[in-house]
Amino acid sequence: MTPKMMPMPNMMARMMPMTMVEMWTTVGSTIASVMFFGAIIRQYCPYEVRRFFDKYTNNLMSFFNPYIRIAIHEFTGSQARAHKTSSSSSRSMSLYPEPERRFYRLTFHKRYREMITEDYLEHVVTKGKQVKAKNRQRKLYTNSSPNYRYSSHGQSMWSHIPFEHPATFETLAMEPEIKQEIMEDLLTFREGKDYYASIGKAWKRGYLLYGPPGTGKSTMIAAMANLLNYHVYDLELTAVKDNSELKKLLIETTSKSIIVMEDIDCSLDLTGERKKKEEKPSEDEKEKVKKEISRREPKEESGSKVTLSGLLNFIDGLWSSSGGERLIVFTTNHVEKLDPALIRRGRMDKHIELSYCSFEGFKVLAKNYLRIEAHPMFDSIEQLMKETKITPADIAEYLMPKSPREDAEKCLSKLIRALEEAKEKAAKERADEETEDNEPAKRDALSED
Ligand SMILES: Nc1ncnc2c1ncn2[C@@H]1O[C@H](COP(=O)(O)OP(=O)(O)OP(=O)(O)O)[C@@H](O)[C@H]1O
Repeated sequence: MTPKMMPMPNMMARMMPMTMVEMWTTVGSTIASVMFFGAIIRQYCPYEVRRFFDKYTNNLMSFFNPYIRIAIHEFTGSQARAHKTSSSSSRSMSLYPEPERRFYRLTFHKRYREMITEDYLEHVVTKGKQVKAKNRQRKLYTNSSPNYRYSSHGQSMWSHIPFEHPATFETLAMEPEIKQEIMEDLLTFREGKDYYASIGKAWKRGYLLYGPPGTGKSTMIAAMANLLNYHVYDLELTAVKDNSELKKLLIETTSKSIIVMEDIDCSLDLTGERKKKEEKPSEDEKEKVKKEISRREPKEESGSKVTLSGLLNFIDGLWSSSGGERLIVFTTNHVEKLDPALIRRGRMDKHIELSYCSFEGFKVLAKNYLRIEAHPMFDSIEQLMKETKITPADIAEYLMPKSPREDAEKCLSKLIRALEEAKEKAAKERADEETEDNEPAKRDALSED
């Protein structure tokens, strides 16, 4: 190397570090200024300006940072294993205090940007919705509390309590195939949003549950609500003043709910008009019928009763077009009493008969109440159940131990005794009926003699 050439590298060596230092100093002071102004802006500027500023400072920071941070607001659950923080602490001095917002912060490398923003976030949102739906506190609404009407000014006409009925389809005593069919029907309905939209039908489905008392109609409604994760609206029709009040109540119901009208045959006289028409009465009778109908179903203007036509209108239209999924369930002990118009398909899409207990149903109850799946006494019970009728409610009563001393054997013995008694009683009743039927023939024979 010549001495002449020596200054050149020295100069370079002196100049380069100076340039780098200057550059980093400039960058550092720029960031510091940005952060300083950021702090001022956060304290004294309106929310919109702060949002605008935050967006650009974040972009500037991310330019120097190989990692990306995202905040998932209002996210509940722990799937993301992300850092949880609260936004309130840094803003406590703000002139425009915001409500506390909780969020999860997720940090990842830039090269995963696409994977995170497209697949992962979508997965988190879907999962989040599922978790939210599952954890949702379901409610049992009722309109039968004595003062519900007084709260109708601007407030809900329904009062509610948490819905915590433990019944499930697993604990429901019923033929397994029918149970499976009902569960599939319900789940298909729940997933059917697009299908209902494509066929132009409101997303609702009607169920009619009928059968003798104690066969599990109310229990099945609870199992439905638990399966679907829906709220329950127990609509007591006898407490509804008139059609317009019925309309208000139905319009207030929310999506993902089951609207229940129990004992529909007792709630209202819904049979009158149609039956009388079918009998083709004389003019006099027609006049009587008219009076009777107007007594039972006053015109809407008089505002004192829900009518059959009012009920049908609301089931078909108005409220159901408000979107969202709703099941409507009627229960009755006397299906034959109901007006065919009320329960025709399209209104009540699925008719389910809940009847006396089968042996399969008994096995479910034995598992529920006694935690047993087999027992030597089961054979006798199966035989007796073929010969007599018993409701699941009655079986449940015999199987429930009444003291710590009552074991499975004692409970099953009680049930066997009850079945034998029921069988004897039925045989005696049949014999009495036969005697009654033969009575006129005997009298005739005697009088001929
Ligand atoms: N199918 C069933 N599976 C399991 N438990 C049942 C069943 N049927 C009845 N029970 C038991 O009997 C009790 C009464 O049943 P539930 O109220 O569901 O009958 P229901 O048919 O609605 O009666 P009602 O017609 O009188 O309203 C329930 O609390 C439950 O313990």
